Amino acid sequence: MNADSLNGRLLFAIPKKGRLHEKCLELLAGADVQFRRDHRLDVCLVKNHPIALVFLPAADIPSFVGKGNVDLGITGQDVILEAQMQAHVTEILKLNFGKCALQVQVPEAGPYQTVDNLAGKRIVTSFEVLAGQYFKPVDDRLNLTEDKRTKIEYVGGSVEAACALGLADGIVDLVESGDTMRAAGLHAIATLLQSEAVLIKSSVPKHVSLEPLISLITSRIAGVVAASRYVICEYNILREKLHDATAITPGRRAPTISPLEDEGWVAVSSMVEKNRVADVMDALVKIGAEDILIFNLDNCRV
Ligand SMILES: Nc1ncnc2c1ncn2[C@@H]1O[C@H](COP(=O)(O)OP(=O)(O)OP(=O)(O)O)[C@@H](O)[C@H]1O
Ligand SMILES: O=P(O)(O)OC[C@H]1O[C@H](OP(=O)(O)OP(=O)(O)O)[C@H](O)[C@@H]1O
Ligand SMILES: [Mg+2]
Repeated sequence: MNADSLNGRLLFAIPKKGRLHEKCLELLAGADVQFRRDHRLDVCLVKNHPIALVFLPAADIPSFVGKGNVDLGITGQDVILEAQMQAHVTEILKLNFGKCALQVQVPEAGPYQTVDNLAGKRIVTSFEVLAGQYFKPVDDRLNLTEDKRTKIEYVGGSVEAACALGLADGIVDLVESGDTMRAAGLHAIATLLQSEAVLIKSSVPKHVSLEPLISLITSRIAGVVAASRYVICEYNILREKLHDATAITPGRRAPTISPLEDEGWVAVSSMVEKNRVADVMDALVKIGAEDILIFNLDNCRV
């Protein structure tokens, strides 16, 4: 491949490793974006669209997209803010994975258990911009003089080890399950932000001609994301209970109602958010629904 072979192609940045990588490959497969990545090459051509995928560290993607070096990208909202690229990139779609919180953490039995106590001490983080923005107003409010202000030091990974190693009094790091934090003997005392993976494009696109392709890819990815968020719930219910039933499963627009041979009954089919499915089934059982079936969706357009 040479630079010419990228001419006219939409450049689409994908995290090359880490927590978002596998999920992105699943999204691309679901959107039928076909490619073969030879020898872990960081740029590869898509076979069935004029697109080239560029595999980059998640933290570098906001700047590449924001500066227009690539047209489209997937990364975390946290690293967009850390790179201070929020004005330069447009969030097109939330992707419903890579969900985590950026939190201030301290040793469980340590001497500093509030943000005010921690201010002026040593913080280690991979998010030095966001940590700096968070502690500046605290330092200001506490009137800490220049030499007494919070010291923020950058490390690229394994942030949770910093307190045990004596490098820090607290850290600012991402938390999902909390396993890493607990295993390191830490707990959270404040939350800076919540984050999830997003599809982004340049706020000032270089090639207007790429917009239709961006829309097509967005719509395909949105379909895959919606399919992972919803299930189909089907059940039979007495016609006279239909009003109660549609209140429980209103669907996205409206549920599909089909007559049954037994005229007193109808079949209902409706999209339900996956994380509500157990509650919905309980409520349906309560009003006398029968034969309740739940189906996963492979793909959809909504
Ligand atoms: N534990 C997690 N759960 C969910 N999302 C996460 C988690 N850790 C990180 N993320 C998200 O993934 C993005 C990339 O972080 P990640 O640590 O996976 O990448 P990396 O540092 O490039 O890779 P690695 O840590 O494997 O070297 C983060 O900016 C955040 O949005
Ligand atoms: O709350 P949890 O589910 O435990 O997830 C949080 C951990 O995930 C990320 O680390 P990662 O695995 O990317 O390792 P790293 O520290 O080397 O970046 C993050 O930096 C936390 O350490
Ligand atoms: Mg990491």
